[in-house]
Amino acid sequence: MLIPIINRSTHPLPAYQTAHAAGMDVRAYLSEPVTLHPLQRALIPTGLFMEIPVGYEVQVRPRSGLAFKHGIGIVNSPGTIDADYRGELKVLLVNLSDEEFVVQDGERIAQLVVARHETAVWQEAATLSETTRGTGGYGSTGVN
Ligand SMILES: O=c1ccn([C@H]2C[C@H](O)[C@@H](COP(=O)(O)OP(=O)(O)OP(=O)(O)O)O2)c(=O)[nH]1
Repeated sequence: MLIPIINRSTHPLPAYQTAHAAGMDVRAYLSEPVTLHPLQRALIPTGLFMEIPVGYEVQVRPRSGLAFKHGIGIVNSPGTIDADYRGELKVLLVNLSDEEFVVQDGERIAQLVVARHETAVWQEAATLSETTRGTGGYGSTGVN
């Protein structure tokens, strides 16, 4: 599918790194590096503006390498980019490690997954159908 995008950064567009990857790596667009101290968060700009087709969303997900090596996550993971959003795509990084981490301009900070979604309408009801699970949850079937 084609998605119109404006790239105001100096970096390449988000890109799949392998033939069948689900996520496109997206890069930070920074005038200077951003230091994240332990448990600190920062909204990192990308310089990207997109026009997602109606019926689709873009999910902003963490990169496992950054998470594993440096404890870098995304606060609102997965971030949701709506089809009617015309602002800059930003990534809300958080440093979950006990060491500072410096985000560099051009660094691949997250991955974008384009996904279909339904637009649902609630149908108010007095009762719901019965199931084996019923109201059980939160480990009701055991945790092992
Ligand atoms: O990680 C994110 C999440 C959101 N957005 C942008 C695109 C999205 O369409 C818009 C609104 O996001 P969301 O609905 O998650 O924010 P909200 O807190 O509900 O704010 P709003 O009242 O603006 O909807 O912000 C980003 O750039 N990055």
